[in-house]
Amino acid sequence: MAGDQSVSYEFIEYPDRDMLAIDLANQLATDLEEALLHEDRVAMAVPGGTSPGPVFDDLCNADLDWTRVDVMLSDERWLPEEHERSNTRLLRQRLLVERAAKANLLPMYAPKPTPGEVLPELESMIAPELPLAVVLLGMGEDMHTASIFPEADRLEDALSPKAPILLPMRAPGAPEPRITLSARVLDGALRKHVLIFGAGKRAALEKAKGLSPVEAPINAVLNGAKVHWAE
Ligand SMILES: O=C(O)[C@H](O)[C@@H](O)[C@H](O)[C@H](O)COP(=O)(O)O
Repeated sequence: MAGDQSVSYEFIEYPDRDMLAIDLANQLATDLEEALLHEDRVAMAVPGGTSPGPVFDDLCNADLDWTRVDVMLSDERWLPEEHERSNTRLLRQRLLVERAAKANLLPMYAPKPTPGEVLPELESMIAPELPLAVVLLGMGEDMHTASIFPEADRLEDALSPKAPILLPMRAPGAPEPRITLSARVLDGALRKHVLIFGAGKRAALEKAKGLSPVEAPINAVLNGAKVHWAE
């Protein structure tokens, strides 16, 4: 285990990205199977961005009862689904296919100019799913996770123990408006995984040790997590 007194996590290093993707997909499938033994329906949140595609390519073939799985994003870029930066688009193309096509997608986007007006509706679909059975998160070299960025406009709200389920978010590091699950929802997941690739992100994770969640938002969700890393 690594981390300072308040944040303790397991760091798993893989020989390469392919091995990581296969092994992490297996672990997520096992997590879901285990959760399905105890619940009628289980919810999993996953990130967008560039890292998780290969994990989705393996996970989508997992032999489990996907009809009882609700899938949602950890965060979304407020862009139409057709946009190449849409995380929903990534999910539909890489995760919600093959066997996983039977899973239910809980939307994190609606075609409105800003997230504010549809937030209550999106939240009302997520609320009955909490706590999340499984969460997979990404991280940026600036130590953001989901769309909880250092210097984001709603950073303190997103990190608050009383945070709402979802927050609209704008940040210098994010080219478009975002919507994100709050840290308390992500951190409250029963099984937590973080996926990071490359020396820069490994160094960023090291740098996060001892920093506050305001400086390093990843620290708000790391406790008890498994961090999966490959060069
Ligand atoms: O929509 C997003 O951008 C995310 O969900 C975000 O939190 C992502 O996980 C990290 O920025 C890492 O992104 P990469 O995997 O592209 O490096």
